[in-house]
Amino acid sequence: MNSVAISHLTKRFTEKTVFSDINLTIQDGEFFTLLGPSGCGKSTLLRCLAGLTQVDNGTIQLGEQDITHLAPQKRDIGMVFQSYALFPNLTVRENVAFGLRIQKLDTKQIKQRVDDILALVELGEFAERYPHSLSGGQRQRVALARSLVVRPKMLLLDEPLSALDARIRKHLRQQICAIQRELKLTTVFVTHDQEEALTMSDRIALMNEGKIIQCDPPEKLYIEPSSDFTARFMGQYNVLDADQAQQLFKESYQGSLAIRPESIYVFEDNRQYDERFSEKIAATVKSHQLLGSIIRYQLIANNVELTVDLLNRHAERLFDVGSELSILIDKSAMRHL
Ligand SMILES: Nc1ncnc2c1ncn2[C@@H]1O[C@H](COP(=O)(O)OP(=O)(O)OP(=O)(O)O)[C@@H](O)[C@H]1O
Repeated sequence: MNSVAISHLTKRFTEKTVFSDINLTIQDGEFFTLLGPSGCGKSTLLRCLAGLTQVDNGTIQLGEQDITHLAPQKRDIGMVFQSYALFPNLTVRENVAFGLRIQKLDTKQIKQRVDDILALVELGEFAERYPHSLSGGQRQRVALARSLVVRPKMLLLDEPLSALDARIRKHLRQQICAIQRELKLTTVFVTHDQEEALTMSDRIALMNEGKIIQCDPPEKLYIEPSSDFTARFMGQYNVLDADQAQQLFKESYQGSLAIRPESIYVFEDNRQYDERFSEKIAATVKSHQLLGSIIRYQLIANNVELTVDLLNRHAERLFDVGSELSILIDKSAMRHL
């Protein structure tokens, strides 16, 4: 079983402590994501798992083995970085076969394993090409094939999609997930992109300034943020302090309130709505932004600025700046922080 146990992990660079006392357990076969803003320490944590950075304190266990001080090549780990790091003078086949040659497998076995893995990443027909003649997405799939062909116990992915354009990125995202699930491979993925984390992961550890702020499955992290930081990072949550909440709802509140932009509704009629909704509140459109399938509005309601997402169902139904609207807020979807 290739589960990972990280205990009391600490890393310092001369003066700076990147993180201290990190504790995490990653399940066998889990797609686990380290998510957080630039500089929060996620790549350093991944590099510690890979053995590319030495830890100052704590332990890392992979399955039954303590790998804390093991050399990278002895860890049975595959790694894919943002830059493809392929050998330019070797073909796709030779690049992928590289790790197997080091393991001194016989030629027939190497050919079979390389063919199988190239088929898995849908690159069979590119086997004899050189990296310079491939697109970014194809090169990244070669890098993935190269790390998978040695059958690692754990796969580490450090922002492997960030250098690719949006369309390829989405496709490769699905492909990586499908392969990871098929191989049931314990995977740790680093990204600063919330959407990427939400769509790909079994569980996400949200990090900030070297700390794990919340570690949960995507739905829970999104719907039940446990702090201001999670609410702000995981979507366009409206985070109101107690004064703002009181001003908006005209009732007293304690602590902060997080309201998702899609749980605010705009109404133009006089129907009665059930009691999970707030009273109707008058609001004015401050600005709007077209984001494809949704339109994101900034509204002012009782002097409080709110972000509201509406489905872009009817092209003609765009509320102009200055429009007067009524909004209802789904109180059952609000989070008290
Ligand atoms: N080799 C190093 N020497 C000194 N400081 C380092 C080194 N590597 C990383 N750091 C510092 O450690 C902190 C965390 O860096 P890290 O690369 O882990 O962050 P990150 O969350 O992966 O950010 P990004 O998404 O920008 O890569 C940063 O402040 C960085 O400057």
